[in-house]
Amino acid sequence: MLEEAQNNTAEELDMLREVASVAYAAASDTVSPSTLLVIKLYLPNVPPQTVSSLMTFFLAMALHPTVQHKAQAEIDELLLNQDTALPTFEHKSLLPYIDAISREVLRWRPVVPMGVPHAAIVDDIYEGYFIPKGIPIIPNIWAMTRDESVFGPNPDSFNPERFLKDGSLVDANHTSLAFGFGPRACPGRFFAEDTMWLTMASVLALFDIGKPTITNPDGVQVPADLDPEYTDGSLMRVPHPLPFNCSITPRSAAAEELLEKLQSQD
Ligand code: HEM
Repeated sequence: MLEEAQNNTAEELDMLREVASVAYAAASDTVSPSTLLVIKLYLPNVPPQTVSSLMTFFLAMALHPTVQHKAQAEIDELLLNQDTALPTFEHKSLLPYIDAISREVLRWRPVVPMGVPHAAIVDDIYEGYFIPKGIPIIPNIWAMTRDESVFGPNPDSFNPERFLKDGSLVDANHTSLAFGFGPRACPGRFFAEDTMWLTMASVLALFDIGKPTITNPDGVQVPADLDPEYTDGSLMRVPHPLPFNCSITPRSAAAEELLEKLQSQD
């Protein structure tokens, strides 16, 4: 890319710099420190650039062990007859439940809940409302992701099954509302979705994620409550869950061995 850039004019280079800085800002605002730590330590093959959605993923897994175990069972069954220890993109179509989790993470806690304002380019009438040319339009992505006629009942609960029918994804070409709309929809969505998928599949193959434990008055270790608040997600803001504790432990001796091997390659 650098070699190609050397052939560009100064004007083109300025434009490339602007594109790179906008993409960096759009992507880095969503980086989650805890996820980065796990990725840096254990998953050197995943790009160290990921999204705040991955923090929500860790939270959802800690809160929903049944979902987590179902995803791990799908991965284990697949890897049983493969000569690779971790899922790869080649396995994507064979692991629909991971896709369903990724879709549900983006729906349950959309990263930009009030989207990015657009403007009407012509006068329009929508459901009896006159929308004058040039008026700002704010897409309420939060409300859209709570539409029971589209996503089924209990939209506030985390349930990847809403994207599945008989074990298969209901819509193979699904595009999450979380990425916005029209010609200015997020250009990083394919990168973000792939990063999320690979990170989720790798993390679930290697780790158990759970609630933190506390010692109760009888001296017994019990799971603590886990209900972190999110930061402000009003207009154009990217909400994150506030820092929360969860346990992230290797799933088996084999997983631990693989992690050590991966770390020594770093
Ligand atoms: C889960 C991850 C992400 C989500 C949910 C997300 C969501 C969004 C949304 C809602 C918009 C506004 C779209 C609209 O105007 O309707 C947007 C714009 C944008 N995103 Fe993302 N994004 C994510 C990750 C990324 C990544 C990883 C990159 C770059 C590598 C990126 C680059 C951009 C850029 C450059 C824009 C501005 C596009 C334009 O105005 O033409 N995004 N994103």
